Amino acid sequence: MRNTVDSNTLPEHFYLDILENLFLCVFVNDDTGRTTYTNPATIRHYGVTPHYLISTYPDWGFWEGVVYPPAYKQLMKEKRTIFYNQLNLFTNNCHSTINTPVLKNDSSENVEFMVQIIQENFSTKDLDIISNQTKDITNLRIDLIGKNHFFCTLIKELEKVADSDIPILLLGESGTGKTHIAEYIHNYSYRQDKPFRSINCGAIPSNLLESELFGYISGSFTGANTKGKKGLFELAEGGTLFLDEIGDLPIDLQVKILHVLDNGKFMPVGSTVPIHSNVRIITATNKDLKNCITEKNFREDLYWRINAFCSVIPPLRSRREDIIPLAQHYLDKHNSKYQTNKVFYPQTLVILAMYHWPGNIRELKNVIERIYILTGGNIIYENHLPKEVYRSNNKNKKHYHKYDEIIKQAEKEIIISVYNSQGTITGVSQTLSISQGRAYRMIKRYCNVISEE
Ligand SMILES: Nc1ncnc2c1ncn2[C@@H]1O[C@H](COP(=O)(O)OP(=O)(O)OP(=O)(O)O)[C@@H](O)[C@H]1O
Repeated sequence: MRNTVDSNTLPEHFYLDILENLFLCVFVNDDTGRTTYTNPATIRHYGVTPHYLISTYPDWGFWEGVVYPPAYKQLMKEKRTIFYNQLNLFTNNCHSTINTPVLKNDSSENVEFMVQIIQENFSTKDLDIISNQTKDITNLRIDLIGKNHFFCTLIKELEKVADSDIPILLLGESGTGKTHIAEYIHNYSYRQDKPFRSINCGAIPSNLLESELFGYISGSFTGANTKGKKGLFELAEGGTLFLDEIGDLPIDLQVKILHVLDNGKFMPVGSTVPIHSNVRIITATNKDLKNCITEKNFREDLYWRINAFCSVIPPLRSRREDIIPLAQHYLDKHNSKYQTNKVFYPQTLVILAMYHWPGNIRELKNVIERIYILTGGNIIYENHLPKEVYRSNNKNKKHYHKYDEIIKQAEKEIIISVYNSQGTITGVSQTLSISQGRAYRMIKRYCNVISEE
């Protein structure tokens, strides 16, 4: 027996609810191409609410340089349903798109409006990443925003080693999220209920660093607290100690850290009694440690000890698809903290996504905070952006359409950074899951030196 529903009995909002909850993105455009309706799936696809897109045209404003190719002109001409793949230039994702014309109910057969349905293409692997990401974000106390494939793979690898005690070395430019990721690893590990402590080895005078790390006993030096003081190794007992800017650690303290890693014991300043330590060590630097070793500023034995597992965190400009979600995330945080409803004007997001972010996520976070405060109304326009971001727009725009160049630049940055950390063709080939031949060719193309293996 057929299951039938009498559509006349269903209230209007029933259809609207379906549209508004679809995973697919739906656009309705009038015969001039102007968008008259779109559903909230735009937030997932393009990082903006429908509100931004109503009344925009497919070939200017927000859409300029965002998707390729536009298809409505062909549809107006041919007046038939068109199936095509469209490239989202922000995310490099391919969208399967179906564009259907609805013809006027008269003899003219002109197009009255068109309905476009857009679906992002997922591979099984991507779906797995998405479901796991959701699980991670809800389970853990850390908001780790990122959908870039390389970044997600890196996080998955770190999750696998999180529960072991092996030391992890995080490399990457300043502001890429090394401290944030160290905290994420801690929260993902069995040590999550124990303390997470961190210290920037480059920011503390070397004469104070030893007592910060290992503590001191009473009367060990002039000006010291008479009761003595616990150091970070003791305060982090059972948990994780994150040593940021490890490349700036004075050489005498490098010996002491190596000793704790090898023997699980340390000695507070002024004491002769060793204290047992059960702490997971995560280190980070944006320095080239191999270079520091050559210049005799870093001990090679410590390098190998902390480098049991190494990850290179990519700069934000190499994972552009993360820019809009991060910007939206920080804006949402301010909105919920101050109970406001500020939104980005579409072109503002385009400029944010195109900027090169030398200060990485830290810079993006600061920019969002600043424009949030300085914007009086509810809409954040492009001219609210700081000058350096706003002005870079025209310069970048010229290059933005050169898709191949962007891809080549991203490839170059990845190869250089992985080669710098791995140092060998095999290392690059294994890290990036590419053949040794391909790794060899790319290292030869992008790095000046090819190491003999
Ligand atoms: N994936 C992410 N999702 C959300 N916020 C992030 C993410 N990565 C970093 N952040 C935020 O960006 C800011 C900078 O990150 P973080 O301090 O971890 O960078 P860093 O690489 O350790 O910098 P530095 O080398 O200068 O110490 C922090 O406020 C952090 O919370």
